[in-house]
Amino acid sequence: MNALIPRPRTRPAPGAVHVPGWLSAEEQRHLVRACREWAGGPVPIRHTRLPRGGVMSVRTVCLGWHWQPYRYTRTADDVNGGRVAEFPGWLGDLGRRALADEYEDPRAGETYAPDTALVNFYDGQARMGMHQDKDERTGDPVVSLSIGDTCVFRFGNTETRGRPYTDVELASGDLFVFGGPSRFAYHGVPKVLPGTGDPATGLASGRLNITLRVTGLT
Ligand SMILES: O=C(O)CCC(=O)C(=O)O
Ligand SMILES: [Fe+2]
Repeated sequence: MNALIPRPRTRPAPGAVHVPGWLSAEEQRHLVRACREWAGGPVPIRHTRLPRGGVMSVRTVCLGWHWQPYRYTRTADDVNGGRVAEFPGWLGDLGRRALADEYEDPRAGETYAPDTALVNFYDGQARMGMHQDKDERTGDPVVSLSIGDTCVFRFGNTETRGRPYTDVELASGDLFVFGGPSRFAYHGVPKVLPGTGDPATGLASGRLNITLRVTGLT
């Protein structure tokens, strides 16, 4: 249904681009299969615990580097002590292609070398508060891919959690990149819209989000 209504590419802030319908149906199915495998381990997907005792409503599994609030480590000391799965080469290729398409310049992504991915699963109730992605030591862009149920993605400014911000609907297959002056902008997911995803992706319900990042760590 929604596919009948073309959704144009938008730039909610300088350095931030939303490219609707970027992933093909086959790429979405492939990513769902891969996420299902990563969710099983070596470090199983889990609700991240926050330092002050809270628990995030999304479930997360990491590749390459393990993220826990508020640092990256090689082993998942807050889960099972295991080493996270390798960051696969094909996911880096996808990230480079995302930047090339985002900038509409085939060379733009050439030097982009993401070394970590956070895979987030949202059920109908899950959300994510406004935050900055700032535990990376580089200013390289974050590439975000969405599959499954549509969500409201709130993209703000670098100064405060509040306004000005723009609410963007991220649907299955959408690409969102934030870099440059928007790299450290606050963003969050106030709402997932249950029942909006297509089960043909392999995801019967809920939303997957995969963000690719460059940690700058060795
Ligand atoms: O789910 C999303 O679209 C955003 C996820 C996010 O901001 C994060 O993992 O840091
Ligand atoms: Fe984030």
